[in-house]
Amino acid sequence: MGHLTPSLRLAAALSTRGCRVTLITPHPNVSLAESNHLSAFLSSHPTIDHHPYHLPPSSHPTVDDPFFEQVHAIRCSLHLLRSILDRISLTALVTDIFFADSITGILSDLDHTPQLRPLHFFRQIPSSRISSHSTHGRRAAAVWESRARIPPCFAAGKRQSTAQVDGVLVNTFSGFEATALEALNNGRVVRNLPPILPSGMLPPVQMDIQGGGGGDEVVVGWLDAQPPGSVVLLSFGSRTAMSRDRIAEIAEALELSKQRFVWILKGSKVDREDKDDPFLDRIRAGGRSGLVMREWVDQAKILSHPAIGGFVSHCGWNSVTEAAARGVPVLAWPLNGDQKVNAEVVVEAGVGTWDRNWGWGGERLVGGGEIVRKLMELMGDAELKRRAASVGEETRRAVDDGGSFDRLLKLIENKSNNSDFATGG
Ligand SMILES: O=c1ccn([C@@H]2O[C@H](COP(=O)(O)OP(=O)(O)O[C@H]3O[C@H](CO)[C@@H](O)[C@H](O)[C@H]3O)[C@@H](O)[C@H]2O)c(=O)[nH]1
Repeated sequence: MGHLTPSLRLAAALSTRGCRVTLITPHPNVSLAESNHLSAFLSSHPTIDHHPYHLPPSSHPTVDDPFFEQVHAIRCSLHLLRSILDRISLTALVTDIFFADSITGILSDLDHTPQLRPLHFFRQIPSSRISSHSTHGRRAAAVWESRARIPPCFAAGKRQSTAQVDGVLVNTFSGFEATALEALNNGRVVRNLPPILPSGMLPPVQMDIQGGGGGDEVVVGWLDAQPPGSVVLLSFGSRTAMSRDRIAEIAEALELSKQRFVWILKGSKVDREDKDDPFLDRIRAGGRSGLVMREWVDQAKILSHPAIGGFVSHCGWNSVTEAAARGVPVLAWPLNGDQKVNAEVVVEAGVGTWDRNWGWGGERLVGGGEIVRKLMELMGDAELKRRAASVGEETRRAVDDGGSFDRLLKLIENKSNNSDFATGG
């Protein structure tokens, strides 16, 4: 979902502005949440063509083995892309970052791809990440550009990707990552990078999800009864499984602090075990100051409720952009992958805090007492609230007409009018 969500947001934004969009995704039988989202999305965007590919039965992904899923997804979608290219004349191709090298390789093998030379790789991660791969364990430097290095898709030996890429599309906007974008585009990070193009933070797509189980209504109904800015939302992404120990410490903190909360709790391991968790039992019995949601609920919608005053987040990039767009202050608790860099962006952009002593990837069990202290800081910091609110306003302006997204469309349009670009098309 972390990658599907922004792809749907981008498809919707392009389609609304008059582009004809073809979407290639795994067949929506991959997971219930993905299936529900894709169905709802496609029925509310009938002009978008959808080409789903089936994963071989043996490769059906599991929460515990996402890498397996990735390899198969790349193979299947490349195969499909080849067949689609035989039938459709494309102006621009936007791919997920994981597909970048493979797709460029395939295109260079095909005769009829000159029209596709300018590729747009869609990155779900912040532009700051583009310069972050150099850190290699080095402590993060104060300035983004001093940590310069290229991401895998631009790495030595794979230069053909760079040569054929027309730009790197990033789900961000210049007001949020001004220093990183400026440094990347001025060649101070890596020379000869293709242009880094901010899309503006892509807004959520309104969808009527069938079979959602009514969780949204439960949460919104409960939030309606809470004072403005009084509730903290805790969510660690669409599939992050947490250890029982960590869940217990967070639960203790929520009980000790008496903080109002909504906790979106995902994960395969705990799902099977939480039946006898005393904290979750007490919450279910009612009378407590919060909700624990195990099912899929619309996080972006919850974040936009006026009762939400803070967000404890693993800092998946979608969560970061959703919080930023709604002006909700973030307590960053990165767990893996790009999330540490995202947490730094949160702090630098002034929309949140991050206690680096909390460690990384579960290396340290953070105690309930420490969590209480940070929760209180998050909910009580007036200056942080003010800064987050002002970033929220700026973020909303960036998707309005004349903002980053329109500048991006103009660029694509100019490219498609260019004769080199149109060759063979
Ligand atoms: O019950 C839920 C759970 C999640 N979400 C949404 O699901 C998305 C989750 O995306 P994200 O916050 O980015 O977290 P992950 O699912 O963990 O995303 C993966 O993909 C991201 C984009 O590449 C990376 O930044 C993360 O590190 C990686 O774990 C967001 O839009 C949430 O609003 C819901 O709406 N309801």
